[in-house]
Amino acid sequence: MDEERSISLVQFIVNEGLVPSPDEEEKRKNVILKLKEIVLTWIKKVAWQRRFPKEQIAATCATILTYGSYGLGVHGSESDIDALCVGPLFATMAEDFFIVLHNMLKSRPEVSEIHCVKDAKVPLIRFEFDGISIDLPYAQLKVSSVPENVDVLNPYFLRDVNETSWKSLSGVRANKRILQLVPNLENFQSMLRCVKLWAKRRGVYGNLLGFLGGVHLAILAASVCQKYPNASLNSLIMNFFQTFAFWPWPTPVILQDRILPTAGDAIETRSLMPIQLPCSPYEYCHSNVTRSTFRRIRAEFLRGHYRTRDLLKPDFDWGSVFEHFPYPKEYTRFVKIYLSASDQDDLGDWVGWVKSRFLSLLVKLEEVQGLCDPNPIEHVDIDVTEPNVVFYWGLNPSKSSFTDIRHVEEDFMKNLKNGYQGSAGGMGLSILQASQLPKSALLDTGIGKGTKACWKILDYNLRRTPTYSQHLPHYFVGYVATDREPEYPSAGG
Ligand SMILES: Nc1ncnc2c1ncn2[C@@H]1O[C@H](COP(=O)(O)OP(=O)(O)OP(=O)(O)O)[C@@H](O)[C@H]1O
Ligand SMILES: [Mg+2]
Ligand SMILES: [Mg+2]
Repeated sequence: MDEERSISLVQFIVNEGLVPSPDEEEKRKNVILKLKEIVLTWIKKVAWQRRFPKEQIAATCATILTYGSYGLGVHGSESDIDALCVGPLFATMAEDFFIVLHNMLKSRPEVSEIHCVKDAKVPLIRFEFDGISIDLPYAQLKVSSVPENVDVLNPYFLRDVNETSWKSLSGVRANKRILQLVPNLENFQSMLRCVKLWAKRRGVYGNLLGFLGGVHLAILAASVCQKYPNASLNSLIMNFFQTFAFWPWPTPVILQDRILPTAGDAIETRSLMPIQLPCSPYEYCHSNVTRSTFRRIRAEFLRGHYRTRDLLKPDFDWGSVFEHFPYPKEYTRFVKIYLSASDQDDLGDWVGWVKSRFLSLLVKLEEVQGLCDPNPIEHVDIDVTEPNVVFYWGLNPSKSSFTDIRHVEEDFMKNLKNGYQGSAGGMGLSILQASQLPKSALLDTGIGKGTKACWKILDYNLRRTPTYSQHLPHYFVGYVATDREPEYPSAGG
C-alpha cells in the first residue's frame, strides 16, 4: 500500500507539471553559465578600473551561487532563480554591484525588467534573463579572488564579512546545510515539491501574508526526512502531517546537526512558529506568522493528517489532499480589498507595494475581528474599466455586527502613502457576504457552476505571470524591507 501510494504520488507530481522539462532545465543552466561569465567580466573590469597590476586582474574572480528553490532542486517552471553574486574585497556593493554590474546587465539583450532593490534586508538586483526571473543579491568576501565553487560554510571565507553580506550569504548557507543533512536527497526533493504544492493549494504559502515561505517548508520537510531516513515518499508525507499537526509550538523546529549551536547563539522565541536556520548563527528563519495564520496553518496540518493517516483507506486519492481551499464554503463574510491605478504599469508597482504592507492590514483586521484569513488569490474585476486587482479575505463569522470598516481603511491608506515613491493608486475596503462574491471566486474552488466568469483569476502563488508581474516593484522581493522589519531577529530574509 505504502509503495503504491508513493508511486501514485510521483505520478501526481508529474501530472501537475511540477517538474520542469529537460529543455527548461537546460535553459536555466545556460542562464547561470552566462551570469557567471558576466560577473567574471565584471570583476576584471572593476579590477582594471582600480588600476590593479595585470597579473592581479588576471587572477581575480567572482562567482554565482544558486540557492532558494532552484538551489534545492525543487523549482517549478515558474520559479525564479535565486543567484547570489559573490565578489572579492575590492568590489563594493554601492558602486561596483549596484552601478557597474547593473549597467552591464542592463545593456545585455537577454535582460529586461531590471530593478535595483536597495532598501530590503537582503539588497538585490531583480531582472528577467531570457524570460527567467532572477534575484541577484551580493556578498563581498574579504579575499582577493573568489573561487568558482567557493565553500561558504568554510570560516576562512567568512572572516570579517559585513552584516549585509552575511545576510545575503545566509540563504546559500542554509540551503547547503539542508542538502548535507538530508539522508535521501531525491526523497527530500519530491517531498518538498509536494509540500509546497499543498501549501499553495490550501492557501497557507507565502511569507508576505503571514504564512510559510519556501525556506520554512524546506526545513520542516528536512526535519521529517532526518527523523525517518528510510521512509518512502508516502511515509514522509504522512509523517510530515502527523508531526506538525501535533507539534508543541512554540517549541522550535531544529534540524539535527553534528555542529550544535553553542549557548552564545541563544535565540529569541517570540515567533509563534519558530523554525531554526541550520547554519551559524542559528537564528530563526524570519517569519510573519500571526494568530490567525497560525491557526490556519495548524488546521491545515491537521487536515493533511486526517486525509493521509489511514493507509488502508480504499478510495484514497492524492487529489483530495491537494484540493484548493474552499473559501466561500468556509467563510460567510469577507473583506474585499480593491486596488486600482490609472495604467497597468502603475498598477503593478502599486499592488506590489500594497502587498509588501499587507501584514499591517492583517494585524489590524485581526484586532477588530479576532480572525482574518488572507487569501492570496488575486482577482480582476473586468466590469470596471480602470486597471484593478481584488482580494477577498475570510472574516470571523461570529463578529457579524462589524460592518464599518472605514477607519481600518483610513489607517491602512495612511500607512500606504507613507514612503511610496510612485503615483499612489486607489485602495478600498468593504465587507461582503459569501453570497455577494463574484462567480469566479466560486468557480475557482470548484463550488460554482460552469457559468462564464466575468472575473479573471490571477494566482500569483501558482503562476508567476499575472499581467503586472513584469513590473513587480523593488519592494516586493519576498523579503520585508528594512523600514518595516519586525522586532525578532531574522536571517537572510
Ligand atoms: N523570511 C526569510 N528568512 C530567511 N531567508 C529567506 C526568507 N525569505 C527568503 N529567504 C531566502 O531566499 C530564498 C529564496 O526565496 P524565494 O522567495 O525565491 O523562495 P523559494 O524558496 O526560492 O521558492 P520559489 O520557488 O517560490 O521561488 C529562500 O530559499 C531563502 O533562502
Ligand atoms: Mg526562488
Ligand atoms: Mg526569489
